[in-house]
Amino acid sequence: MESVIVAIDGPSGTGKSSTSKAVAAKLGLSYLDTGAQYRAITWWMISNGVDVTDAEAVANAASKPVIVSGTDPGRPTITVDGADAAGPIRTEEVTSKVSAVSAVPEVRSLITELQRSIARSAEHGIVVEGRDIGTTVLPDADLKIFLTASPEARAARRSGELKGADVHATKEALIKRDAADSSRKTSPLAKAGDAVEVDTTDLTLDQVIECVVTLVDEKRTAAK
Ligand SMILES: Nc1ncnc2c1ncn2[C@@H]1O[C@H](COP(=O)(O)OP(=O)(O)OP(=O)(O)O)[C@@H](O)[C@H]1O
Ligand SMILES: Nc1ccn([C@H]2C[C@H](O)[C@@H](COP(=O)(O)O)O2)c(=O)n1
Repeated sequence: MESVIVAIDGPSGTGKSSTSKAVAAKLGLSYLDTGAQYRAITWWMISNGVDVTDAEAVANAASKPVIVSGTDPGRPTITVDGADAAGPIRTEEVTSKVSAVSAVPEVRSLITELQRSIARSAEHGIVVEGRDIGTTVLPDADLKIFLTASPEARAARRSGELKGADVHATKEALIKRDAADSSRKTSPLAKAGDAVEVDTTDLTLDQVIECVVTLVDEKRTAAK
């Protein structure tokens, strides 16, 4: 297998970004954070006064922002209309509104096409992480992984990142976002039938990375 496409999906805080970046770097692959793209379009909607609870308004504006993702796993970037969006897309306001924007079918169809074109142009292959990569964006991916972890473990990880954040409130926010992402009509958060599920609750990040690298190696060996 010359080039390899790896899809990594799962709920918030299961370790998708950390794992995907490290696996891509180790294997010389490109890396795409699709959550960052949904965050970027959400940031644009907020910045341009679009009411994110109005699905029709969001749909009408969806094609306006130009979102560009840099796919170097050592230095992933994201710009909106040429402006660096890496910081602004991580605010609490964007996090609380991204599920509403990403549920709008017109948004999903535009972003899905962008993701497929990035994956197609990755010369050596790519690790793409998100919620619907294995089910919808890249159903023919060579390897599909679905990461899980207990809500307690995920909240503890996130609170560690957001120094001083209340673990209980963080857990409730994670559960609420996962429920919204899993229950939307268009390509919800879901495990593909042929995905390998990895429960990361009691694994270190290094163990998860090693596990995914081994699964990629096995696929490559089997394809020879
Ligand atoms: N197996 C692990 N053990 C301990 N901490 C971990 C593990 N995996 C990831 N982390 C930490 O948990 C936090 C969340 O990880 P990460 O951002 O990779 O998750 P994610 O699934 O991409 O989340 P989101 O979907 O919300 O972007 C990070 O601080 C990361 O370092
Ligand atoms: N393939 C994807 C990726 C992300 N989303 C939505 C749902 C998430 O709550 C949000 C932010 O993702 P994160 O940065 O936390 O990974 O984006 C989606 O619908 N589909």
